[in-house]
Amino acid sequence: MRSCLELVVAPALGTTQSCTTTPHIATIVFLPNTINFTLPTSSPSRGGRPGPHAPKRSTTKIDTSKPSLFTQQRDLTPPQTPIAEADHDEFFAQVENPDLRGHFPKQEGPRSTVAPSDPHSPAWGTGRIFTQPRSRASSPPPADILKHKKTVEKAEILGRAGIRQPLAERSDSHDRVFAHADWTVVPADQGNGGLRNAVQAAVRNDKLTDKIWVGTLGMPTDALEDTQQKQDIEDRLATEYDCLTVFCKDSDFDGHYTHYSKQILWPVFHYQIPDNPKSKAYEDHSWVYYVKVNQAFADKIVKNWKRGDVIWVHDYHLLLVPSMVRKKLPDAKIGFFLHVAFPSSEVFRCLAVRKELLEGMLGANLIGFQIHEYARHFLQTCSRLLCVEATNDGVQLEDRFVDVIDLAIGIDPVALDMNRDDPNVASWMKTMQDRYFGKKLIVARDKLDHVRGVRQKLLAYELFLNKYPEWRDRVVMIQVATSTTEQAELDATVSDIVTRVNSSWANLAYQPVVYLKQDISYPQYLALLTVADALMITSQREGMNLTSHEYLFCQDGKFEGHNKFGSLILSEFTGSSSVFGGNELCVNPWDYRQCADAIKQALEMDDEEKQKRWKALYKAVMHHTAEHWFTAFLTRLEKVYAEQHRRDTTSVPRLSINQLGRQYQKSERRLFILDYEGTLASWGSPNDIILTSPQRTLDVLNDLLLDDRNTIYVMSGRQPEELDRLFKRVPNLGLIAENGCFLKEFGSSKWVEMADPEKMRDWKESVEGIMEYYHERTPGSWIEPRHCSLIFHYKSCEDQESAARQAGDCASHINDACEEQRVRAIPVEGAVVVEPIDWSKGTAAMQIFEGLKKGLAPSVEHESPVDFLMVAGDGRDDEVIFRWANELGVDKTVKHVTTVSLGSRNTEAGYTLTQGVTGVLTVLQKLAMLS
Ligand SMILES: O=P(O)(O)OC[C@H]1O[C@H](O[C@H]2O[C@H](CO)[C@@H](O)[C@H](O)[C@H]2O)[C@H](O)[C@@H](O)[C@@H]1O
Repeated sequence: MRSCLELVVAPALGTTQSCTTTPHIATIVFLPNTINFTLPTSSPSRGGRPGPHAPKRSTTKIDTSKPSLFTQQRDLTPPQTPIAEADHDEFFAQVENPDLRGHFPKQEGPRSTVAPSDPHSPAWGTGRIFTQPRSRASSPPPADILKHKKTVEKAEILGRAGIRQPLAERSDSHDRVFAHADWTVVPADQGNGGLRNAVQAAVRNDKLTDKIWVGTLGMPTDALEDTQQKQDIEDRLATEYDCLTVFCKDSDFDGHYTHYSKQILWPVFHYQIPDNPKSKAYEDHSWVYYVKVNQAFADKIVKNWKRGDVIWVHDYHLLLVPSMVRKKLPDAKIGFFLHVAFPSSEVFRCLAVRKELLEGMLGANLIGFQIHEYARHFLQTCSRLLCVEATNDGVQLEDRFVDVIDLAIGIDPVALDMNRDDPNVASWMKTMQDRYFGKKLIVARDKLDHVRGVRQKLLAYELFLNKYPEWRDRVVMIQVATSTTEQAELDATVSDIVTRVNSSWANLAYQPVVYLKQDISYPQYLALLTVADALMITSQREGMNLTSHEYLFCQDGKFEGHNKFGSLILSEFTGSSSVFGGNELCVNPWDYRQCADAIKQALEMDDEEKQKRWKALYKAVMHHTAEHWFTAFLTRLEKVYAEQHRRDTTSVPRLSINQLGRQYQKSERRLFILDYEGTLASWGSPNDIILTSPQRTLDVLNDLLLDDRNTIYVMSGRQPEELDRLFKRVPNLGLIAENGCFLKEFGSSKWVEMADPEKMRDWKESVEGIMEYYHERTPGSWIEPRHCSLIFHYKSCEDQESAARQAGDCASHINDACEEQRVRAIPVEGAVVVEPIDWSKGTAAMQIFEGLKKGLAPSVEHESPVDFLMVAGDGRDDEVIFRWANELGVDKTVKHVTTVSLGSRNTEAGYTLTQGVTGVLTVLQKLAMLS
């Protein structure tokens, strides 16, 4: 496969330390490699055209310190943005190594990984580092329709109207130059560094031997269309770099990435909602490209997939890929990991295509999020917007279960440590130490967009200097801010604040803020993290923030005489903050006072406390490593895939009546636990107050009970009095009512209420209030109170769509508000059932089993109270009891265990019965005849 989004195929991981040979396909928007072209010094339109294998002529290597030769050819492309800009300090100029070795995407070498985990990609198509073709993309409407007039005007004044648009037409001569230029494969400057480091760590430790990436080249490729060049690049990447390239038209990719991903999804996933009414047109239009590019990825995967491959799709650019692949490959093993945050359902629901996005993700077998909060938001959003049942472990769809986990990514300490040995790191440390001698350093490297909170950080720093004058002249903030082309207004605001702070407090020998509006080299980055006294991250939202992990690692005191145990000031809205458990100085970036005080605390903290905090933080960093994340996700994927497959009804065998009969005859103490509606009797209308039980059911139960070796329980969601009425003609029958909240033991006439009635009253009061609110807004709905549950029915509403939406909101509202009261709202067909978490058919079954044990004579106390157990059911609420019974069979507590499902959904039951209620009654009848 070739790239437009990345996919990696790698060998499957076993649960042990060793790896297996199952190939893994990792799919991500940008491949870890891209192409750097070397252009001839003379224009081919004027001179001869070089063939791809022509002997090398006079060529010019790219020098990042000045516009490339190519960019000097004005008819081909406008000049690049100069590397050094107004506010930049020449001290940090990144030109010390013109062949790019000093820059982040360094060539792979013996030192393995060479990039920070959060690389901060430059805007797509800007070709900032490499010589690459220009894009002619212009299809999506300009992004400035998303912005307010004032913003656009300001951006225009600054010469950068909204999103970067192509500044000049790409010409045919432009295309020809690239089609014939020499090229090399280089490590890409775009993409997810954390993921790449994780893969490298797994490869290094023999946890991954057979992988392939699927992704794009991260550069416009229209210029290569129909050329041998394109084919050669594709072949080289596949054979030498484990990369399958997805090629898309430039306008498709621009629409997908620059527009839909970056302008719609990125802000919304980080709690920022584009609010201009015109955004709807923009969103609709760019969505088409999002779908198209996702489809191109899915097609690439499907075309290259082989049975046994593991497909792992990454991040918010590719949300639709899992379901697109699933459609073509129903049995594929698919994992999906979201690297960015997942917002609350209140924010996510603002997306016009919210259902499509969720359904896209749900094509996976396992969906991973960085932290518990994002996973919970996702589960709640599915339950609310798709009206499906979401448990703590995942989402129950009609025909499949999708597992959901939280698993924080981390850094690769081993590679990071090796990279610190680069002599450039020590040399930069020395330079900085001399330069800032006697000053405390607060450092940061962030992407300059609204999400990362650089503006808030500088305002807090300004407040700190105002509030604590004793620190003026003694502290310097070094802020590296990368990739600013899309953020003209923010860029201007931040520059204004920097100028204001510097003009207020600078003197001939002191500058309070060093603001670098450009990236720095990797050795400089490592040196910066090592010499710092504090790192300050004030993201308004962020999936993780691996810079803070790298900082903590660099503060280990490896370099004699340099800082160690530096403080970390970290926004509470980063995923990393949940991993660090409060040992950092946790701040709300909106609270400038708190941030200013945190700076003071960081600078004045005594050594003992600094060390104590750092130790705890370091421990977390070393536990949540990139490799741990990688292997844990894939191990889990293997496990849930096997489990889900077992539950798939098509692979669950049909019940064999002959085998069951043999086991029945051989046993002496038999326990039957049988679901009522849908198993022993057809489903009646849930609105029926008066229920009748078919005579055949009663006869079969009575026949079985003639054998006193048989104990029978019938379980139901119905209330105790209803069940009493239904089964009054079956003496001695045991009953489980309200899905496990009430139990009437076999042979007894008394009901036992499992839940505490007082607690019950409390939660019912809260839930009723919420349900009432939705009931008033949903004509035709009604609330059914049961002893231990409340049901919001909407099946008979005229406007089903709106009723389902209200029901989803109602379920999500209850789940949000009543989590602590140990109840949950479960959307089922046409209703939302709210019931206690602590009582289920499973807990009732355990109680029954314990009761039977107690009844054993002392001589056989050590034996199992039953040697034959049959459980039959048809619904989701029966799965828990299937699981319980199966475990008794596996650990041999019960000799013969038979679990039977009548449903067509996936199940944990050991057998299926497709003839419905009639089938069950026939089986039971035959057993009765064997007695
Ligand atoms: O800018 P994009 O091409 O759209 O990519 C988004 C960001 O992806 C990576 O960050 C995300 O993943 C990190 C590792 O899991 C996580 O720490 C971070 O919070 C996520 O946002 C990449 O590291 C960033 O540079 C990209 O901007």
